Amino acid sequence: MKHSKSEKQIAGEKATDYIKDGMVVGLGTGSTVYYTIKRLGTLVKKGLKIEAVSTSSATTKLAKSLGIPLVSANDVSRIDVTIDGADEIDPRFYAIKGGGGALLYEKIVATISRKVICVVDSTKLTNQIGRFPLPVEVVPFAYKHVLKKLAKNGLEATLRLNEDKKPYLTDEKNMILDLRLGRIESPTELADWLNGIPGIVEHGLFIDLINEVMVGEKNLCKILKRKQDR
Ligand SMILES: O=C(CO)[C@H](O)[C@H](O)COP(=O)(O)O
Repeated sequence: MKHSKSEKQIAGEKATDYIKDGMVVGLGTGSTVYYTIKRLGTLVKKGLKIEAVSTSSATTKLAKSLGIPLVSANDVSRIDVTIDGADEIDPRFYAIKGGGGALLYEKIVATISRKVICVVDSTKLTNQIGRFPLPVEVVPFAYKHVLKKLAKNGLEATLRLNEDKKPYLTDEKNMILDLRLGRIESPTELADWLNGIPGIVEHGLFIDLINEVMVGEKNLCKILKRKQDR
């Protein structure tokens, strides 16, 4: 029996249409971009010549297993296009990322990319971000003080734990606090405020970083574009 593809698979695979010979490609993290990476592996086997920059140990493992050539971010002067998922995204392409814990590398890679394509299923689209808890990466040295500072400002946060109920550690060995906000009135203001708190390494608010969104909707892929690429 033939199974129909999921929305994630439809969007994830479609994004590989952008990848051409000679490109440096940023590879995001998660279950949607998984399909992008799988398809890229097939294309590389068929002769596509690319180099990829990975955003997490999980993506590195997958890309390596498929024979996709990897380079480190420091060894490239630019990334032509990055494909990554999102936890929520609004009509301005403001997004929450980091559900998979890779927000720091994802934001660095997005920032040095000429174009960022976000691949999502239709459940990720929202008019106002904030329903998904906002991941904030903190240095272990200061996490209790960051929690206190957030609480003092009325922001409820929880320390992310792994399956063993120990603090979840990112690839940089930092911790993650998940902020329950409900809705974010001003994502830019919140981003600036979080950036100013010592101990916070990065947060999952992606503002003015995403150029295009590919949305799997039923069995089709809808493409939403922002006016200008960087
Ligand atoms: O930001 C991320 C990982 O840090 C992911 O892109 C985000 O969590 C979406 O993942 P998925 O495609 O599995 O729904």
